[in-house]
Amino acid sequence: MPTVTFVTGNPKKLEEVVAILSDGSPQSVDGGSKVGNYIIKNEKLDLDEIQGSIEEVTIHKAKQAAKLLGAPVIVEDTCLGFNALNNLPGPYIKWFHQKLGLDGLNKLLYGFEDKSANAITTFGYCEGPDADVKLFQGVTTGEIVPSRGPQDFGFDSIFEPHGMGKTYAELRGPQKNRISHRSKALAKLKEFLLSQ
Ligand SMILES: O=c1nc[nH]c2c1ncn2[C@H]1C[C@H](O)[C@@H](COP(=O)(O)OP(=O)(O)OP(=O)(O)O)O1
Ligand SMILES: [Mg+2]
Repeated sequence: MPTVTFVTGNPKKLEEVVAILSDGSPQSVDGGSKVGNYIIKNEKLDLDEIQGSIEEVTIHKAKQAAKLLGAPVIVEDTCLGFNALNNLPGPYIKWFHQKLGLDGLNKLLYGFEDKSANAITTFGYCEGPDADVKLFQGVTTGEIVPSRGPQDFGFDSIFEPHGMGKTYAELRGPQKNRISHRSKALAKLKEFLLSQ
């Protein structure tokens, strides 16, 4: 069975990826999870994240991961762009979150009526050290709101996807996974993997 390694230092991403790819009932095999014909494994490496567009960041992560492991890899980069700020913080959301906190992220938008934002995940698949990177992207639009729900996964508690009336943190689990940026991107990646 072909094996693909999802390289991420973030256990919450891994949890969602496994749940989504396996339609909610993950099957453990051989130190990984069975998805169709594939075994998805995990390596916790912190990859370099360059400055640039989310596509450039993801391509760089995927190439670095494929070089380090010498095997087929999946990586992803997630960004959160505020429309009032021309899509900043974008790929730098992790650092903005770390330095400003969830309240600080809200404060960035105090002067603007428009609180809308896009959550975007871009997966990169790279078959090996010399292969090109294929990208699969998913976007969910919503509003930035004061924190509601568990604060254990990034910006989940301040992002309210449009039409849901709840933050990602309040929707956590299958409800989030049905509509999330990550699941939309993963649907495309899954289709690609299953067509191989
Ligand atoms: O669904 C999500 N809901 C809320 N927050 C999220 C989500 N997905 C990523 N996040 C956070 C984690 C990190 O603060 C930033 C993305 O940065 P990003 O570099 O992609 O993630 P990371 O460094 O944690 O893991 P990785 O080792 O895969 O790069 O947004
Ligand atoms: Mg990262």
